[in-house]
Amino acid sequence: MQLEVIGVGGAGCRIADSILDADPAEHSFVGDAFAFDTDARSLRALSAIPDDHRHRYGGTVENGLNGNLQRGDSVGEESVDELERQLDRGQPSIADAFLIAVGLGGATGGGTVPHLVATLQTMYDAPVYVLATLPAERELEAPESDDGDPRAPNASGSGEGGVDGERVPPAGDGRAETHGIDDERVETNDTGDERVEAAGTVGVGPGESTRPPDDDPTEELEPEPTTRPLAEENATRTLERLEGLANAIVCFDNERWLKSAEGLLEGRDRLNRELAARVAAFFGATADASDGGTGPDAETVIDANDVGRILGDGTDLVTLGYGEQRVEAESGSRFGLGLFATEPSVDTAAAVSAIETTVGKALRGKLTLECDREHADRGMLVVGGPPEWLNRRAITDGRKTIESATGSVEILGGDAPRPGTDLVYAVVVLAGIEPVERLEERRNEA
Ligand SMILES: Nc1nc2c(ncn2[C@@H]2O[C@H](COP(=O)(O)OP(=O)(O)OP(=O)(O)O)[C@@H](O)[C@H]2O)c(=O)[nH]1
Repeated sequence: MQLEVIGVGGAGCRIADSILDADPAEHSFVGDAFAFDTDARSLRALSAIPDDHRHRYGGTVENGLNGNLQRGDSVGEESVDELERQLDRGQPSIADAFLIAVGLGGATGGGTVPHLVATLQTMYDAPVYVLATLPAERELEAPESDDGDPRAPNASGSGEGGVDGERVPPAGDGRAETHGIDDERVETNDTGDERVEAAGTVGVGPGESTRPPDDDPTEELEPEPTTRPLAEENATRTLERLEGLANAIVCFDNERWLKSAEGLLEGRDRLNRELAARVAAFFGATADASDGGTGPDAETVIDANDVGRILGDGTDLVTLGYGEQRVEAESGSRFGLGLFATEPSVDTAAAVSAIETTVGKALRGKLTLECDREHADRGMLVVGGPPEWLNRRAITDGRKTIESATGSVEILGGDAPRPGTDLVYAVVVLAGIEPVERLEERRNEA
């Protein structure tokens, strides 16, 4: 299965970037990855998405829309055709599905994504899934700093005054620190202020630039806001607008994944890696040998139809669980069937136990969005790892465990043999999980 991954807005672009980074070379599931944002600095800070797949839009908007969803909606509506045309730089017509990443609390992503989803649904047959982060409570209001100023740069607890969320170590020794992105230099002086120097055009095609036309490279850059008072309200409204448009919405709850004293700016790279690892474990299992991947075929292959069946097309909410366990890989499997290959000889009890443990972690551990397991209408279990550890009976039992935890009979199971690795992992996908307490509270308040 091949996905067109599209990030919109700051969070969406960073998450799309992390997904491309996590895309396994031998079982690649990302057809193309794109980043669309009104904020040129955010786009320049990405690392994996190629320059010509990054696109700044929104005319004269600089540094994002700062949570103004109404404005985001207008900009999104005006720009959606321009964004859709950008996709022609890739191969959207052969994609099995679209995955659009967005931070629901923002205005750029929240305003644009409903328009983009609606457009893709009319232009392509493939399902359009949204991967959405829910805002953290700590974003809504900054705790007062020592001097009583709630707007102090460290109010998010990040300990960093980085511009645009880029982490910039304080340069206390008087030397300017630089961290470059392509032809851009970001300099940090003693006080931690940043300037972008001589940034060139990030390659978005002739005559186009991720830099706003009137952007003065010597101008002081405003720090990214550490609070977003409208984030929850925006999230509720954007979820409502996606209803009936997106085939399904895979959710990630920032509040639950940040550590207790951690600010979003500080923790978001880690969160993005965690989310990307789960997405890659799930969709990577669909990129089997027959799909261009390499290595042994899965015994039970998961394909785009299975994913479509489980995620559905009724804008159901979806959550992902993940568990892993390190095991001793066979030298034969690590190096393929070479001169020194040996017959796999994994103890059955050890293999069964590894699968039971990882399935238990994936089902009972921290989900991307916490929910009552019994509420799930449908689900999927993928168990991956070194082929000799993938005990068929244990995988079937794992699927039955999920059936009894959810009460659903629509649980699919699949395996993903990964020679050369020493991790047995399980991904549990639960779909149709509403009512979700976290969202019901906000809806009632709204
Ligand atoms: N997991 C995760 N969440 C993020 C990240 N950045 C921002 N968020 C969340 O996403 C929400 C929206 O932030 P952005 O994506 O930066 O906003 P935007 O869509 O660019 O919109 P504007 O900044 O208002 O123009 C925030 O309220 C956070 O909850 C990130 O890198 N990872």
